[in-house]
Amino acid sequence: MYLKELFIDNFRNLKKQKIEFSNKINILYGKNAQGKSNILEIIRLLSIGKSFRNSKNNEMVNYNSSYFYIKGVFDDDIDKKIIEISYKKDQNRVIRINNNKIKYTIQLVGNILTTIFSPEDLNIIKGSPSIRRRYIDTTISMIRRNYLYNLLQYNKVLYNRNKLLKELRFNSSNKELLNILDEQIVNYGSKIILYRQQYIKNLDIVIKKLLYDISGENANLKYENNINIDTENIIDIKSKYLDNLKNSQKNDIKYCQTQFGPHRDDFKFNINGYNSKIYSSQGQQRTAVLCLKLGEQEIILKETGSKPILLLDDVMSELDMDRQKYIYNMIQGSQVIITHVDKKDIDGNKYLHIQDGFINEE
Ligand SMILES: Nc1ncnc2c1ncn2[C@@H]1O[C@H](COP(=O)(O)OP(=O)(O)OP(=O)(O)O)[C@@H](O)[C@H]1O
Repeated sequence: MYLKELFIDNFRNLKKQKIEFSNKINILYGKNAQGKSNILEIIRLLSIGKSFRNSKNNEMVNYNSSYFYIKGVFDDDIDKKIIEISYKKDQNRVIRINNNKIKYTIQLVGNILTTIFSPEDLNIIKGSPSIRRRYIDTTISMIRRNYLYNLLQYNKVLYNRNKLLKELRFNSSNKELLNILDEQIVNYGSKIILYRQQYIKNLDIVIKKLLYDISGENANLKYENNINIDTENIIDIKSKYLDNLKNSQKNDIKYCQTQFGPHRDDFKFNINGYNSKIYSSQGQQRTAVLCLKLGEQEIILKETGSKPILLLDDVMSELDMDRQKYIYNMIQGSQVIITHVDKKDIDGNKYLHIQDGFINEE
């Protein structure tokens, strides 16, 4: 599905307007602070219901207003989807798909597939494990419908388990409840581990080729679960996971924290055998993120049969000419929206100039 039209009202600095896009390469250009990234933020919001800057709804409402409304019309040869999000300050956000109000954001995820690549994504390599977990969780949620549900349930049970651990520290009478929660947490958590392992394994295959083509280096991606399981057999995962939880109950109560489970997992991106987070240069780390994003595109296409819309937020200027050319070759055939300060040096099918929150087509 590609984005055909966008309607915007009171979203950040953007003026009320309708924007039409090409189903190929769109160059959205303009000086700093004109609203380029805000447009990509809207598209990602319509895709996964969350801001890629982690902003709250209140923060995305125009300073002088009390609401925002955004609508995307998406199309392909067979189908058409209209996604609308309206938000009034201090009220619940309303999401509609083809005019039908949905109850939970989880129902939105997977309808419109997008991949976003922005300068902050360097933190996927450089940052903490929680950033890497969030990154893979978002992508897997788009391609596996029940994944997000499992994740939300897991977090709920984890919260309840940690709360109970605190109580048990002073009163050990409720040990039975801990055993019940352990069974529940293993049920949800095992699926998360399995899906993440499978995703990283598939991504590893794709990324090996990408990195070798770009820089002649060897990539290796490895999912690291703190239960130390290296199997895709869900029964084995569950049994080892449960053993770990049971064995650590005493310690967990002492520290009032659940020590084992996917909320503590991570993945490593190794280049030529060395952890990129620690040993790579800034340029190598940028290339690593580029591989993650292009690899993500390939996996989404393989798993769903559709190419995601690619949102490139001001990343071209940070890459050398060879890497820029490589991206151009890879993105042909996808719908791409590239933000850039200047129009020069970028070949596109449609140019959109933005100034003070308003777009002029050329
Ligand atoms: N809630 C809001 N209401 C009004 N304006 C806002 C709001 N939130 C952010 N802005 C403003 O929107 C403007 C455009 O931001 P945006 O990040 O889209 O810029 P940009 O064109 O991508 O710039 P750059 O090239 O510097 O990254 C900024 O000046 C910012 O202060």
